[in-house]
Amino acid sequence: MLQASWAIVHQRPVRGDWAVLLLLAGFAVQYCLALSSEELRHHALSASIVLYRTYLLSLCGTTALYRLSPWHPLASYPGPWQARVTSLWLTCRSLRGQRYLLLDNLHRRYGPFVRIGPNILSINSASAIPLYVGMEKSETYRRHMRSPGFELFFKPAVTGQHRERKRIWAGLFTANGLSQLMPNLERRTLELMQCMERRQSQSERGLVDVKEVFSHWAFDYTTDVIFGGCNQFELMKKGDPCGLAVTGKIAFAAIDTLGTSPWIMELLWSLPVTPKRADTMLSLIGETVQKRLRLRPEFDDLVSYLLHASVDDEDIERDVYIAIVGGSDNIAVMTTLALYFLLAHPDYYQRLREELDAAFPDPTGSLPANDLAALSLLNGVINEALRLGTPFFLPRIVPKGGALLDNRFIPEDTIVALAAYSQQLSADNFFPEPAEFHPARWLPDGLGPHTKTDKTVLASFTFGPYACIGKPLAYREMRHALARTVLTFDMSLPPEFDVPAFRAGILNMHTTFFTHKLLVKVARRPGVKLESVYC
Ligand code: HEM
Repeated sequence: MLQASWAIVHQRPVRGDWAVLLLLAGFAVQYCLALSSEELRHHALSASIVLYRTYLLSLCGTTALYRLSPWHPLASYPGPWQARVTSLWLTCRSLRGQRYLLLDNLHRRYGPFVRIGPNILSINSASAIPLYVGMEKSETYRRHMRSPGFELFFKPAVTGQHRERKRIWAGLFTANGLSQLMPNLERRTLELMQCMERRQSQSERGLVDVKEVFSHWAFDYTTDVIFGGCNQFELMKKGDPCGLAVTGKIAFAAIDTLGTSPWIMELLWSLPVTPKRADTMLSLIGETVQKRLRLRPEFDDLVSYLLHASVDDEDIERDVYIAIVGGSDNIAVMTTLALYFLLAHPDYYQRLREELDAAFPDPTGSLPANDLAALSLLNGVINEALRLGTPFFLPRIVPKGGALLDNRFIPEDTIVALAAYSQQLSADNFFPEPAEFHPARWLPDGLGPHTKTDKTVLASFTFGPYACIGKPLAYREMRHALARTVLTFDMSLPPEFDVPAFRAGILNMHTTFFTHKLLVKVARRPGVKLESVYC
C-alpha cells in the first residue's frame, strides 16, 4: 500500500479533495478487514488507527527523506531545508504578505536559483523572462470553482480555449475600442474629484482616505467598461456596504497564497459553502449581466464583444467577474501608490504639476489620452510606481524535455517563477538608488550619465501569452486619474502621517493590501472651477 501511495504521490500532482477521499476510503477498507479478522475484531477501531497512523507517518517520512535526498531532480538547487520538504513552508510565508522580501533575501544568500518548495524554483535572472513566453500556468491557476469553464486568468482546461477567449477580449483594447471608453473615463474621473471633496467635508478630521476613493472610482469605471454604462454599483456615490471592492481582492490573494499548495485550494473548494461576500457579489453580477442583456449599451462594452462572439450567459458572468477584479483592483492600487510616492516626494509632485500645467493651461478642460501619453514625467511616475509596487510571483511550469537557463538544466514539470521584485530593484537593471522612488530615471537624460533603466525587466504586466490584456487601458486610466488629481488639487499629508510606516505596511499577495489608510488633505487649487464641467 505504501509503495502504491508513493507511486501516486510522486508521479503527478494529486488533487487535495481526492486525496482526502482516498485516505478515508483506505481507512474504511482497513477497518472492514480488521472487523472480519478473528484476532482484531474486538479492538478493530484502535488497531486500524494505529496501523493507519504508522502508514501515514511512513508515507510522510519517506517523502520528506526523498525530497531532501541527492536523488531528487532538484537536489542541486540550494534553498532552506523546510522548503524542500513541504510546500506549506512557502504557503505560510506567502500568507504574511511580504514573500518578495523573503525571496530577495534568499537570492542574496543562495544565488540566482533558489528551491523554495519541493518542486518550485525562484529565479533571479533576466534570462528567466523569455521562459514565460513558452510556459503553461502552474497548478496554482487550476480552476478553483465547482463548475467547469474556461475563462481567462485560470489554467485553460483545453489547449487553445484561452487564446480564443483572449482574442474576443482584445477588441476592447484596440484603438477604436479604447477610444469609445474615453468619454466615460473623463466623466468618472471628474466624479472622483467631487467624491474626494465630499468625503473630506464629511470626515471628522477633514481628511480623505485616498486609497478608498481610488478603489471606488476604479470599480465604478471598470463596471462601466464591462456593462456599457448600464450598471448600478456606483460605489463613489453609495459607498461599498457589501465590500464588493475587496471581495475579489481576497479571492486573488487566496489563489496567490494558498495556491502555492494547490491541494489546500482544492480541499477548500470542495466544501459545500461559498463565503457570503462572494455569494453576494456573484448574485449582483448575475443580476447586472441579465439587466445589461436587455439593454442597448451606450458604447461597445466588454459584454458586447462577448455577445458578438456568441459566448453563453454563464461564461459571460464568469468573464465579467474576472474583468471586475482584474480591471479595477490593480488600477486602484497603482494609482494610490503613485500618489503616495508623489506626496512623500514633494519635489516630484511639484515637477509633475509644472509638466501638467504647461500641457493643459485650462485645468478643467478635457485630457486627451494621446496628450497624456506624451508627458514623460507622468509616465515616469507611473512606471516607477509599477516598478516598486508590483513584486508579483507568477508561477509557470517547465514543459516536457525540461529547459536550459543560464547553463543550468531545469527538469520538466518543475514550477518556476521570476523573482520580479529582486529584478525590479536590482542595481544591475536600475541604477542609481534602485530602492528609491526616482521617476526621472525613466526620462531620456535619466539620473545622470551612469543611469541604467532596463525597461525589459519590468514585469508588472508579465510576459507571453498570459500577459495582462488590459495594459493599454491601465496606462490610460492611471495617467488620467493622476493628471486630473494633480491639476485639480493642492494635496498634502497630515503632519502625523508616518511615511515609512505606510510603506512598511504594504503587503503583496498578487493584489496589494495597504495596512494603513492614505489620509490626505485636498484643497481645490485657486481658479479651478469644475462645477461648470460636472454633469
Ligand atoms: C496597473 C494595472 C494592472 C496591472 C499591474 C495588471 C497586471 C496583470 C498581471 C501581472 C497579469 C498576469 C496574471 C497572472 O499571470 O497571474 C494580468 C492578467 C490579466 N489582466 Fe491585468 N493588470 C492591470 C490592469 C488590468 C486591466 C485594466 C484589465 C482589464 C480591464 C486587466 C485584465 C487582465 C486580464 C483579463 C488578465 C488575464 C490575462 C490572461 O490570463 O491571459 N488588467 N494583469
